[in-house]
Amino acid sequence: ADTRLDTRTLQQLDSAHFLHPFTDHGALGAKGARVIVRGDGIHVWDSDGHKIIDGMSGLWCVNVGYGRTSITQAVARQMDVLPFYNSFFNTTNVPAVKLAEKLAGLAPPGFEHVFFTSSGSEANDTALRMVWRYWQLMDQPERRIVISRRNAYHGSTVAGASLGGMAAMHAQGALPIPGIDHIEQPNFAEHGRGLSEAEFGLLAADWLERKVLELGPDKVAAFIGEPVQGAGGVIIPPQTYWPQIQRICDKYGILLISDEVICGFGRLGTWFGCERMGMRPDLIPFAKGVTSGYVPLGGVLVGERVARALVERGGDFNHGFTYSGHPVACAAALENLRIIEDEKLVERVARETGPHLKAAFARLANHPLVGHAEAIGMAAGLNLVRRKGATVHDCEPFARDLAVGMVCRQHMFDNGVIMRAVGDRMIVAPPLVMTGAQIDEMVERIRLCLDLTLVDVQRRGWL
Ligand SMILES: Cc1ncc(COP(=O)(O)O)c(CNc2cccc(C(=O)O)c2)c1O
Repeated sequence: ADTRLDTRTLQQLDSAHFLHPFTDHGALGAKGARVIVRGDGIHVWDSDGHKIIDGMSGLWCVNVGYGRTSITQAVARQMDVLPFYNSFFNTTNVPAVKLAEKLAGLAPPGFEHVFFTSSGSEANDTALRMVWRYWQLMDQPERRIVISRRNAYHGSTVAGASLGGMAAMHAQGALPIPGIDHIEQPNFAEHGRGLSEAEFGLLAADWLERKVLELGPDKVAAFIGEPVQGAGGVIIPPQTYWPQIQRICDKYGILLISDEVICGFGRLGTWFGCERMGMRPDLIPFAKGVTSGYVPLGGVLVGERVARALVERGGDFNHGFTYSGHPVACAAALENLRIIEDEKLVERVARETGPHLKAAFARLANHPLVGHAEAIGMAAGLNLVRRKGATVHDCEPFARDLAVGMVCRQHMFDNGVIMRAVGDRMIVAPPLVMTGAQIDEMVERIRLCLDLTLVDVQRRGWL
């Protein structure tokens, strides 16, 4: 008998049993979840047969696209031989060793060690534990505070949510935990009025020095940031920002954590985003693109400053997870990284498809609803505005409660393209394998949906 469940049945069972992340479960139950059943290349299909351009690479992660059977085979082979073993008690496994070596080779100079986790949140929790341990080993245990940015996203564990700067997450519980502090985000459109981008980048970075002096330099352990903020809305800082942050970290001896869960593995046209943005981090949390999401895997690349302390004087580092160095996840990562290397996807994003996306998004900026549009590598964002202005600072936004972004997102889904709405900021982070022609097709669908959204807001009298 055909065990395939029809969409309605799936939605009813989903609503009865499956609590989704970041979701109003009751509201979803009323309308039913969209059931995604298949992926191939840059497309996914839903249970009603609609073919959809996955402009978000799943969730910023399916860098090599769907349908890579060589990853399936690598995973199946490993499962048949050793589906699991742990890396506690002085044991290891072959895929974990090979992947650790591979990552050390791909990482920026000075990164020879990897700590494995199963997610980006666990990677950031691990980075925090390492930072605290490092300062203990350096006989400065009072250095405990980690500074981050408002509207940053660093995960959803207690530490990840605290390191993040999402107020809506902090509001649901006693977050952030003590010892985590935040400065404003380097969002030129939001805070740069009257300044050049370069001037604003320096100003935004100096917010860190002001915070350090406020807290006391001998209390500050680390600064954490995404080279480019992803879930915050593809917030690309001015080029002057990160070099100035680096100078401030160097000046006060503060460890720098570059959260590359999104920006790693080619997203910005470099293996790691820090290489493009002018950062020299001490720790690099990663996840997502390391396996293209095929199997959960995360970790932290540990730079020599921290590794030396942990390895030479640390004794037992009392931290880790059952699945740290999971053989099947590591096998998936090894094949995924081989694909990225063999198909030269990082170089392609840098030289060809990244510039193509940037030019295509620049053309979208002439749409009446688009206030400004930015792109870097294979990530891009545009702001839906009520009135366009001469500069990004002169645009008039829609009232937030109109949720125009969600109206637009619905048109996207109904017209076969997935775009993420962060408020009224619409973003894409497509698979790195997307070709120029496919980018053009995606952008044309986006333009159609912008037209449909314009009709909607006109009809509702919101303009
Ligand atoms: C920069 C960064 N750091 C850490 C995490 C946490 O990773 P895990 O989810 O694997 O624990 C992320 C994850 N990024 C993420 C996760 C969920 C939703 C969205 C969104 O854009 O709506 C983005 C991320 O983007």
